[in-house]
Amino acid sequence: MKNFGNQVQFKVYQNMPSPDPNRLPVVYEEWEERAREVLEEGPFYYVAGGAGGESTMQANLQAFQRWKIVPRMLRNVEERDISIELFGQGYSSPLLLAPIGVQSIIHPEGEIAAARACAAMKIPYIASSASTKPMEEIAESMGDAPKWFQLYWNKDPEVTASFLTRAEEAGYSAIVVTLDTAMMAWREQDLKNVYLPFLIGEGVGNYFTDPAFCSNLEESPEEDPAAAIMHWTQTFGNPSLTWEDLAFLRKHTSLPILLKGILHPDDAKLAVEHGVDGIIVSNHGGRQVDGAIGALEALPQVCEAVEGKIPVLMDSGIRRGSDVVKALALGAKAVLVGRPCMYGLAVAGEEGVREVLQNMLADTDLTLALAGERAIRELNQSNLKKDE
Ligand SMILES: Cc1cc2nc3c(=O)[nH]c(=O)nc-3n(C[C@H](O)[C@H](O)[C@H](O)COP(=O)(O)O)c2cc1C
Ligand SMILES: O=C(O)C(=O)c1ccccc1
Repeated sequence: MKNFGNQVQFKVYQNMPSPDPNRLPVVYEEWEERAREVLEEGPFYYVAGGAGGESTMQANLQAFQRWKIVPRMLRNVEERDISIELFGQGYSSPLLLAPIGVQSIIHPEGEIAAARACAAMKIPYIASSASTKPMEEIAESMGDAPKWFQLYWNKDPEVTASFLTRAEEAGYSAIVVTLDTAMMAWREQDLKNVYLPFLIGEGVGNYFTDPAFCSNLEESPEEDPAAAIMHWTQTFGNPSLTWEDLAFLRKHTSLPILLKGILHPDDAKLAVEHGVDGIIVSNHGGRQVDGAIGALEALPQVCEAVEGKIPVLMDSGIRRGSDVVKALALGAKAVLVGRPCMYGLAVAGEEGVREVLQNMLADTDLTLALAGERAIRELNQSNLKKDE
């Protein structure tokens, strides 16, 4: 994708002086506003909201404001390279779609629309354990485009093992283990709206099709959905896990394992010691610990602790190309995009997600070039300055 940004700009301005009146938004805030218009209050705030008073959600954005890019000049940036390599595999850009469950509450096609958009953009789609559609159906809709699977570590080890096996068989090429959501946080908006999608049967597609999960039910989920949902809520997360338990996952998959939700440098060290293959610095988009450190704030120390032994990725607060450039300059190998894509999905389904990703990539490419770098792997802290 050489000089991707220029190509996207060119396409937009080609329509001068009569732009399409139905064109999609460009501005992040406008995508969010349009999503608010098309969604009911419950689903909209489920996506847009965070834990508690949303101070961590704000901290995620503020952390990006505190770092400034210091552009370099006269460095021949005519040809750029925004590709990366992870676990021996090349990817055409440093973006991935963050794992997001219950996409059926955002758009009727849910995960399939988002997955197809990613496939078209060659951006890895990370399928959530809490998807409404089963992982096999998502994988099938993507052909051989890159796809990872996100694991919610079930209380029932048989279900966890089954998910790992299914993911590998369905063609997913890495496992993202989310550690920060052993239980759902105190989310004020959802409590106010009395809205939790899985209690109305959204986001359980992987579970209701799973033989291990279903073997614990007296009747099938079709016959008694209420009992199946109850069983889901009782087994969804496992707060008793410790670092020693990671060996269980290793035993059940040969795929690279990444831990998502790491913020403390000591945990990053433990991750390396326990032989995982990658880390995702994340506070779950501010949806779990209100008052937690902004994800970007945590990134430099985590990278330092890891000493380059395994790749560090990050998410939580990526909104624009400059955010991508800052995260990469602070040591992330790639970034995951969450809510922006979900607003794209709400507003325009597959096309909306594609548009959001395409614009973010274009912005990333142009920001990289104008910062004076030809390749994202060359970005480092010397491209940035932190506010005093
Ligand atoms: C509606 C919604 C559902 C989510 N579901 C999951 C999930 O199933 N698994 C997971 O690991 N993270 C989940 N996340 C967290 C995202 O993967 C990601 O960490 C977060 O959205 C990044 O922050 P951002 O939205 O500010 O970009 C969810 C986030 C949202 C907004
Ligand atoms: O809402 C979330 O952040 C999330 O991770 C989740 C967990 C379970 C089901 C659906 C989404």
